[in-house]
Amino acid sequence: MSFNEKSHVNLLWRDWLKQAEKKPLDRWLKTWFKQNRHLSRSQKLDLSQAMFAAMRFLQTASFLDAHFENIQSETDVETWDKHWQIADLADLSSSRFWQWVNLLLEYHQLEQPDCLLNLQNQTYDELKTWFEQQVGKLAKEPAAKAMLYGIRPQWQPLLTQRSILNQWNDAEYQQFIAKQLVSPPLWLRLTQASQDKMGDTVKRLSEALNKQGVDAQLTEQGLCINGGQDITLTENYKQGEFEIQDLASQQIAEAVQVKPGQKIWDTCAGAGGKSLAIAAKMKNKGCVVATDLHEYKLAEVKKRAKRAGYFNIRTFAWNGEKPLKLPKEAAQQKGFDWVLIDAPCTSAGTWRRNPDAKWRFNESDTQQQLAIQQQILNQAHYAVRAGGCLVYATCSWQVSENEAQVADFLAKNKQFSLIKQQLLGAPYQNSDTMFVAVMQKA
Ligand SMILES: C[S@@+](CC[C@H](N)C(=O)[O-])C[C@H]1O[C@@H](n2cnc3c(N)ncnc32)[C@H](O)[C@@H]1O
Repeated sequence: MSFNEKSHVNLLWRDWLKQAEKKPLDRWLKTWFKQNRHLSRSQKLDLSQAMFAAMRFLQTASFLDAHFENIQSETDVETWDKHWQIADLADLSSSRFWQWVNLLLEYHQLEQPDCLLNLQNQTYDELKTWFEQQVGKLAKEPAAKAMLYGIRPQWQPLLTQRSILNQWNDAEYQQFIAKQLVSPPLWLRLTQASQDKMGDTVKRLSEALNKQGVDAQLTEQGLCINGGQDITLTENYKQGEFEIQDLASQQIAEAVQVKPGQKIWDTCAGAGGKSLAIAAKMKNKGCVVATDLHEYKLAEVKKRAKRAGYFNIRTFAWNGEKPLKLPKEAAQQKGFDWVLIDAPCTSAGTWRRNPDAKWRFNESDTQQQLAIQQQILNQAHYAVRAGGCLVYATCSWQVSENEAQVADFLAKNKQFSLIKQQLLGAPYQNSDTMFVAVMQKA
């Protein structure tokens, strides 16, 4: 490791800290690498890996340093957290910051990027000796223990609420927080609906991807990718044989048990992940109406539908403020068979994949999201036909955005009854954590 490479990781961290408003890390890194074109592909991968680790542990590193310097005692983690902000990290030298991150990676037996391994020196050994003496004590205190896994103390009551509702035992809770330390794999969904997840088509695809240098793995839940070549460069991707879609997200689409010929409204379609998965089951018969607040996202739906060969998806802009003006065929049958609300939310269930997002999360954002979710539920439910179903989903594990919203909706709309509601993904599966509820209209 040359002096330059060492300084890159420090420079990278300093530049990230300097942003007034923190952009999503993957986009920010892309721009940063464009400005540092001399870096090789493997250096970029190594630096990205370090930055993702930094996002998981940035508060933990800050806490350990304050504790090490005797600024903070481990007994009042919650009080310390109330006053803590990301800007405090500017007072910590970059190399010390990275040493704490590296120590935490080592402690959790996670892969350590080369650029961090090479920052190990005498100070690192001192920090390590101190950490090893302290960690037992820290792990006995719930808030401090969670912080060792990058969980902010103020999120703990929310996590406890989830854990009680789902009756997680200690092992499940531990699994949930441990899973927050690693990104889930990329899950693939075959475009030609092969319901048999271990069938011949998927086996052939898995072999073809492995031959092209992609680390594809066939599991009981389906096909997932753990690294290797860029999957979007493979022939199979170019031919439209599969879509990249998280396992929990696929399960939300599966909760919409549509039949060919039916009418579906995907209210918050975004770039169309669920619309496409739903259309895959319809054999181009019936209609999927995909709406979203943002028209540019709908352009992506159209592009993806064309690539997959689905001609029954129609797109409209809709902002959730008024009921949708029904297309003729849905009006004739007095509504849609299925209305899916894949609601805007805090996205807390995707922090494994996007750990930087957790630092953009705050209570007032949650309140804002709760209000939008209620508004969309209030306006969209009119479009369900008698006997049809409303499916409400989020990519959050927070009870307030999920079971509490459903209970509130059902209390106000007695013509709907709950068929099922379920938390999907981590800790039960190696994916994002999401929620789905199916409600039927009388
Ligand atoms: C969870 S994302 C949807 C993801 C998408 N269904 C998929 O599977 O890829 C939520 C979507 O809600 C949209 N949205 C936010 N506020 C909205 C509103 N007031 N009315 C309609 N859509 C809204 C966002 O633009 C975003 O695309």
